[in-house]
Amino acid sequence: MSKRKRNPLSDARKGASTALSASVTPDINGDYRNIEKTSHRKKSKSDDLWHRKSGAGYNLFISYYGRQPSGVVAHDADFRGSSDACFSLGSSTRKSEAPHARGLSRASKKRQKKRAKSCANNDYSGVISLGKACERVNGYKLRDSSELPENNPLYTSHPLVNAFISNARYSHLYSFVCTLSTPLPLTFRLRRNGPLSSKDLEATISEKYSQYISPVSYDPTKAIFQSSPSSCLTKSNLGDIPNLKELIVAGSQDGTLARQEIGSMLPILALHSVHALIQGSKVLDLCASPGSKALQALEIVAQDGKKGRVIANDVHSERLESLREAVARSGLLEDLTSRVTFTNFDASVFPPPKSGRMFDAIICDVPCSGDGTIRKDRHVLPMWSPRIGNELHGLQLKILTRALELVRTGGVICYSTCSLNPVENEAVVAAALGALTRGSTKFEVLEWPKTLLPGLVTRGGITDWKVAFYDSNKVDHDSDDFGSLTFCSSAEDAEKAGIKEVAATLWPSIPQIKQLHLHRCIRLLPQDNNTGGFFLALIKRIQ
Ligand SMILES: C[S@@+](CC[C@H](N)C(=O)[O-])C[C@H]1O[C@@H](n2cnc3c(N)ncnc32)[C@H](O)[C@@H]1O
Repeated sequence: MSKRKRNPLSDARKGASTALSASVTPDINGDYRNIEKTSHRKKSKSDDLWHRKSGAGYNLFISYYGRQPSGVVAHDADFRGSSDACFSLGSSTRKSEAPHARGLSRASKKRQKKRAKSCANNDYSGVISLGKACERVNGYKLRDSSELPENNPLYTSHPLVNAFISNARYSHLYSFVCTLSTPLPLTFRLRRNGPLSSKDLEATISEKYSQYISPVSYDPTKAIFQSSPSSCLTKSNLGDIPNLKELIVAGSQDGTLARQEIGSMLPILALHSVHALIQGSKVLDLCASPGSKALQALEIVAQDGKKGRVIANDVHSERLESLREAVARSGLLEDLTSRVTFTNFDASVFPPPKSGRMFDAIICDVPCSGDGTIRKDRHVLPMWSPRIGNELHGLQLKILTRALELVRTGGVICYSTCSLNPVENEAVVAAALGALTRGSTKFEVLEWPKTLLPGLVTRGGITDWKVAFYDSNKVDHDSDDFGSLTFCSSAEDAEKAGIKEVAATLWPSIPQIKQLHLHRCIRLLPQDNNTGGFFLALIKRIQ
């Protein structure tokens, strides 16, 4: 009997958060002991439930990212263009949320309905005009505007849109929110060097399905496919198009294609492009399950009978098992799959190779809050709180620090997350590199290889961000009051506000931050290329 399908990313977060609070000690086998955790369990479970049902996560997400400076999820032009958004949202700032808010508890929906009724005109025009603006922002085309609101995926009853409307002063988040409230398009990449030719598949897609899915314009190799915005084709409605699902499933089973998001493809494409991951390379994937990047790396390093190797590691033995299964199911030939070694270590203490030969390339795709995946995983946002990123920061830093120790001179690490939260991204890179600048080893953040995907809109990393805390104990669960975030400007400031055991590295405070070239990191914003959110940094060991 096949097991129930798992959601790898929510599992990742689960796995990681177990590994986090200050009292947790990871051992070499990845077991975590946390005595304090047990005593807190009961209380936090009911807290979590309230948090999820009340819609607190959506509101916290909006007010956290809304307070971040330009460069985090919105840009100067978004700040400047926000008056237009304010205008169209004006009539909705009275919390006249649409009635079918998905993802909220029955009680919350009832409260919303009541509020909407009490509004003089029961006016949803602001909501609808946001929908129309989404149409404009993302290039979506409605065949007939009477399709709004119920039958269109852009229907703005999305709880995130409601939270955005309630927090009208963050109107610069406009295009960010519009994109996040629509489902993630379907993407895959062809395996041109797979066991079978992909030519027949390419021909069938271009003859019969090109109105639904086609190669992205910024990939000169035409191997990356994405569904068109007008088709609204996603993983979940793929079966509605006759035979297309069968074609794609068959392609992933026989190794002709790999289902993977655009952001997730970038680390290996970039490592390859800077010549760190080539045929014959020895690659370590520190946090490998469910294995999309490990497989993508394998296709390159073991190509044409080359003796490259991928060491695929994951701390969770169960997830390591599903990684093994994914490799076996990939459709790749045994010549390739036999070049994978599976290991089960906590990445932050991964042992150096016995041979003494360090790694040519390291994939450091760490456990993260996953807030870049909210277009495909509806469980992320209802539970969102800055606590998740703040707590993961420590583990992420330990894992990146270990990667810096395991890469050979001249080798490259790709640090990545599917989150846009700076405390999980630039803060980790800055802290890891900042701690090393006085030692004998030298590292450099590399420029994004510009010729790789010309036309893909990427944003640079940042050196300025804000850090916030949220105390769910201070919230009145019976009212609509979600409580507010406490923004602190430093660890001392946080301590004064009563927040304990906070890492100073959460803040952009290291003196040499400007010399670290964090602007060379890559932020993939959902609204720029109709993708999920992603962050990556290529870090080369110079000596
Ligand atoms: C974001 S996922 C990795 C996704 C993967 N790279 C891919 O492309 O399919 C993070 C993974 O890290 C694993 N993980 C969490 N804590 C870890 C640790 N301390 N050491 C190693 N792996 C860890 C989780 O089990 C999860 O599989």
